[in-house]
This record gives sequence, structure tokens and C-alpha cells, in this order.
Amino acid sequence: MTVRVPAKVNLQLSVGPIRDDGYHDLVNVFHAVSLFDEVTAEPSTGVEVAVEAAPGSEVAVEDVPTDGSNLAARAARLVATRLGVEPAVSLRIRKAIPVAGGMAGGSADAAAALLACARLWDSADEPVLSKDDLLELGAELGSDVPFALLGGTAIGLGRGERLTPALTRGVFHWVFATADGGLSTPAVYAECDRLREAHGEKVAWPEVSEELMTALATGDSKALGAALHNDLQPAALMLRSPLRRTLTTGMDLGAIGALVSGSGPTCAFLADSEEHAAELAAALSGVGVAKSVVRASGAVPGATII
Ligand SMILES: C[C@](O)(CO)[C@H](O)COP(=O)(O)OP(=O)(O)OC[C@H]1O[C@@H](n2ccc(N)nc2=O)[C@H](O)[C@@H]1O
Ligand SMILES: Nc1ncnc2c1ncn2[C@@H]1O[C@H](COP(=O)(O)OP(=O)(O)OP(=O)(O)O)[C@@H](O)[C@H]1O
Repeated sequence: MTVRVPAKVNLQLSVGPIRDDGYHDLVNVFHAVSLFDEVTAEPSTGVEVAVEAAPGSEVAVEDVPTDGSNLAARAARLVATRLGVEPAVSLRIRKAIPVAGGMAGGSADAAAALLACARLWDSADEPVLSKDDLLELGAELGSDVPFALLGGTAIGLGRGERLTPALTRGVFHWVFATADGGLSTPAVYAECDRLREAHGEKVAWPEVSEELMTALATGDSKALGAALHNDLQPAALMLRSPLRRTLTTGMDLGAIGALVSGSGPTCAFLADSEEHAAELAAALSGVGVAKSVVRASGAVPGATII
């Protein structure tokens, strides 16, 4: 059973006040892009994990745990507990999504493992686990996991796990600049809180951007570029100052929008067309502001059995 699962970029990430449980209420507009991990699940004796880089990708697989803490292994155990079966599966993860890059690679693998194990262990005639059940299990594993199951473009409220699909038109073309070394998501949220406190900022309740929704619904890439917004960006730039240069270089080279993806450090650049994305990617590769430069388009479907 092999499942293909996409990376995400956050088109709007508006971070509200911190909650009693330590999470922040968000308006999180997720967009799934054509950069995929693949997870293959096969019957075995215990939970085993092997991780490899997808051909041609420069993903730091050595930073991914292969023990029980791997998010895909945790997903497999969760499905087994829910179905009352032994968690006996070998998981082979083929990664193209940057590790700790702000593109939800671990969450993607968890979503893929949920779907693969559910279909491996569930009764074929009458599946016990519905799509909604998987979304609920996903939310237990991480705030980004439900979206990796759903895909497309969606508004995430709460921690980001309460999803509503967004109306979109056409295809959007992206260029991603990856960075050496990851950023820790909790550290970036903590830095966001620290900066707000230091500036005496009053934290507003986040609202969905009307400009963004109109840009998506009309397929207007220039308007989308202007509406991109990430409240975690100042924190990611504080923790990794070279990203400022990456962002300004991409804009100087003609991107129609640029932002840090999620908690970073990957930077996302929007292009006008496929040709424009190819030119932008070539120009960005030439100036040495990224570990690697990858092109992708969106929106694409979520976790899918192949
Ligand atoms: C930055 C994003 O990737 C944007 O989509 C997500 O908000 C993070 O999602 P994730 O990696 O699935 O995060 P989780 O595993 O749920 O949480 C990791 C940590 O991130 C912080 N966190 C996450 C989500 C949220 N709404 N508020 C938070 O403050 C918390 O410190 C939490 O302990
Ligand atoms: N299957 C997995 N793939 C990648 N990292 C994993 C996996 N399982 C556990 N991890 C751990 O999770 C950490 C975060 O990795 P991940 O690639 O999900 O970050 P991210 O893309 O920044 O996440 P997000 O965008 O959801 O905040 C890694 O440093 C790694 O130690």
C-alpha cells in the first residue's frame, strides 16, 4: 500500500492570542503543492521505519528519526489502537519535502501512514474508519496533519485543524528556496510571542483576508502575491536572519509575491506562469541564497493511494 502526500505552503497565517493549552488560535490558509513524499506500508512483525531521499532531492533524511517517535510510526500505532489490531507494519518513507522546513513534511508522512495503515488493516468490504475518522486521528497527531489528508486549498481555524475548503480557480506556480538546517516550530511560535510582548503589541483575533479569498476565487496570481501574509515571518527572520536576503533576492528577480513558508526556513515565491517559475528558479539557483531551489504548482489533492 503506497500513499503519495503533498507539502503545504501557508497563504495566510494569522496568529491569534495564546490559549490555555499552549497553542495559538489561527486563521491558517493552507495550499497543497506538488512536492510529494511517499509512504509504503507492508505487513511486518512490529512497527519498522526506513527513510530515504526521493531521487534527485537533497532532503536531509539523516535528521528524520527512524524509531517510534517518527510521526508516521505514531500514526500507525494510533490506527492499530483504534482498530484493535497489532501495530505490525513496515513503513518506507521516500522524502522530497524538506525536513523541519515549514512545509509540513512530518505531518504529511503521518497523514500518509494513517491512510495506508487504515486501508491495510481495515475490512475491505466495509471500512470502519471513514475520512472524518482519519481527520480526527490526524488532529491528535498534529495541527497540520488533517490538511495533509484533505489537500487542495483550505481555511484552517482553531489550531489549524478545523478545515473548510476554499474556492479557487486555476493553477498557481511556485518556487521554493530551501535552507540548510531546519527551524523548530515551537521555537518560532515562542519567538513570535516574545517579539509581540517586547513591542507591547495587542494581539488581535485573526480574520480571514477577503483580498486573499477573492484572489483565489478569481485565479488572480498578482492579487494573490500581494495578499500573502505570515505572522510567523518576523520570528523566523529573527531566528534566521539570512532569510531576509533570500526573500528580497526573490522579489528583485521578479517574483510576484514572497514569504516564509509556515514556521520556515523554506521561502516561497509566487510566479505568474509556469515559464516565469522556470526563469525565476534558474535565476534564484544562480545567486546562492538557497540550499536548493524547487518548483511546484498548486493546488493538488491530499494523501492519495497510488
Ligand atoms: C506553523 C504551522 O506549520 C502552520 O501550518 C503549524 O501551525 C504548526 O503545525 P504542527 O507542526 O502540526 O504543530 P503541532 O505539532 O500541532 O504543534 C507543535 C507546537 O507548535 C506550536 N503551535 C502549533 C499550532 C498552533 N496553532 N499554535 C501553536 O502554538 C505549539 O508550541 C506546539 O507545541
Ligand atoms: N516522518 C517525519 N519526517 C520529518 N520529520 C519528522 C518525521 N517524524 C518526526 N519528525 C521530526 O519532526 C521534526 C519536524 O519535522 P517536519 O519536517 O514535520 O517540520 P516542518 O515541515 O517544519 O513542520 P510544520 O510545517 O508542520 O511546522 C523534525 O525535526 C524531526 O525530528
